[in-house]
Amino acid sequence: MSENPLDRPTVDHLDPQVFVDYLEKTRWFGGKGRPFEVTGVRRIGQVPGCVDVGPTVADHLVELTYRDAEGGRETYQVPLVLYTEAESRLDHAFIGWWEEPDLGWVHAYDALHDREAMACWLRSFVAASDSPVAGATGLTFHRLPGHDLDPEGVASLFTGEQSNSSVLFGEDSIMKLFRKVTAGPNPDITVHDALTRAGSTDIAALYGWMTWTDHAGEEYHLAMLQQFLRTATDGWDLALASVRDLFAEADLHAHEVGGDFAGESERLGWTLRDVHALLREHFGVERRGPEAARALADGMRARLDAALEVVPELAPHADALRATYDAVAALDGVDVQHVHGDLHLGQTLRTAKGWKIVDFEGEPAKPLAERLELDSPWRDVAGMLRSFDYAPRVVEKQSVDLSEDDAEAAAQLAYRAEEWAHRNRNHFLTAYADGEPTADEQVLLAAYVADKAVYETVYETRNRPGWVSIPLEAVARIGAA
Ligand SMILES: Nc1ncnc2c1ncn2[C@@H]1O[C@H](COP(=O)(O)OP(=O)(O)O)[C@@H](O)[C@H]1O
Ligand SMILES: O=P(O)(O)O[C@H]1O[C@H](CO)[C@@H](O[C@H]2O[C@H](CO)[C@@H](O)[C@H](O)[C@H]2O)[C@H](O)[C@H]1O
Repeated sequence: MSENPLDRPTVDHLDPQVFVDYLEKTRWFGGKGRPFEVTGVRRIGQVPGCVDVGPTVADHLVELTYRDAEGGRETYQVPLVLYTEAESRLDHAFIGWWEEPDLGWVHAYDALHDREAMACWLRSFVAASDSPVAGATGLTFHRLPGHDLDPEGVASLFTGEQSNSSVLFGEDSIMKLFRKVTAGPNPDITVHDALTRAGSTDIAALYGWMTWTDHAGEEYHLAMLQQFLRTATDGWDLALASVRDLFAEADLHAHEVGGDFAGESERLGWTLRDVHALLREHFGVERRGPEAARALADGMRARLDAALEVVPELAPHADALRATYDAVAALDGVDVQHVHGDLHLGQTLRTAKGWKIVDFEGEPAKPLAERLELDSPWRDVAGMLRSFDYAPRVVEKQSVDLSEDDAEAAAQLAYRAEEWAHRNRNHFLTAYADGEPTADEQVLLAAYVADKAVYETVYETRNRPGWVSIPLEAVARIGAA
């Protein structure tokens, strides 16, 4: 790995502190609530599709150093659009104003919020159709053959909850700009590249990507352009709607309700099975021996120890969780391959042509090296099983808030939530495994489910404390089993 390219601020006329307030405001900044300083800002290039025809759009990497006990540094990508006059339509994305050597005083905004700036990105991808197009200072746009982009697609920023930022171009394509970045391949791009070239219909096809290379020759993958799935509905929203249907029908069981989700869960199982098979075909699969099984269990134990520091309520269940991991340590080996790494219902989209799986970046909080490691496909299955558990519990929570004093009604809702979860977990798992998982697979699956629930207790404590009871109750159920 090269020396960090952002060790010193490199944009002398720009006060690095202008980024601090803005970062705190955004959904995608992962360091919220932690003390940090901006210790480097590098202007990495201008978007070529803008030069001479649009506003100045300059991309920046902003390095943060955390000033808490955990410490560490992270790099975020913040493209700026620079206007010589204030643009009130972009007030919400204002970053600061300063004097630029060539432009004079400028008002700087997060470029993702500006239609004009994003049109330059699209033009850069369109121009890259035959061979990669590089901007003067090193942003390079790449394309995959097979799709003619619509050059007229009007840009609009996707408003969903995200770790990155996505922009739609008309109804044709969607660009995801990665916010937290590291040198090296981004699995979201490399996996989409492999699956698109293999002709997979279980994902949104890759159309292109953008890179930057630092002075030491290290390549950064900074953005990805994909097929826009026009008819898509989020799997998580569909699952919630199905649970609400069940809760609205007091006298019916899950399989009798119009909004029953079991058929969708089954199809999702088949889709994941196909994706894993293609990933094996393309990137291979390795059988690793008993030491790999022990290392896997050690990793789970270490994550539990770290989680106990953040969520002390896990303590009464720690021994039961460790017993689940001990069973993994006793296995004589484990098959590993490329996997999704952070799969849940929010990473699935139901389109008119079936389910699609998105976002192959892995868990955003993990370092790249860890996200690139091969893993067991049962990690992804476990992620989905946890999601089938979450959906009814979220609706249950909302419903119980409405009828706080009615203990009987609350117990009834809890019963029905479990009924929904059980039915959909089973349909998904049976479809994925094409029957029953083997005994060893069940050991792995149980441990990954426990590991994910532990991770979720930390995630919820930090992000949605009101929801932490959902994974905590799951952990308690594991302990009681
Ligand atoms: N190709 C696509 N077409 C339509 N919508 C998409 C597409 N890819 C992602 N989305 C939507 O954007 C949301 C965020 O995408 P995702 O890849 O999960 O971003 P992030 O990495 O920021 O979490 C998804 O939940 C989905 O609703
Ligand atoms: O989508 P991300 O990669 O940002 O994943 C993180 O956030 C998810 C929530 O948005 C979180 O998922 C957890 O909550 C979901 C419901 O909102 C639920 O379906 C998942 O099963 C549960 O894990 C995910 O863990 C986190 O990494």
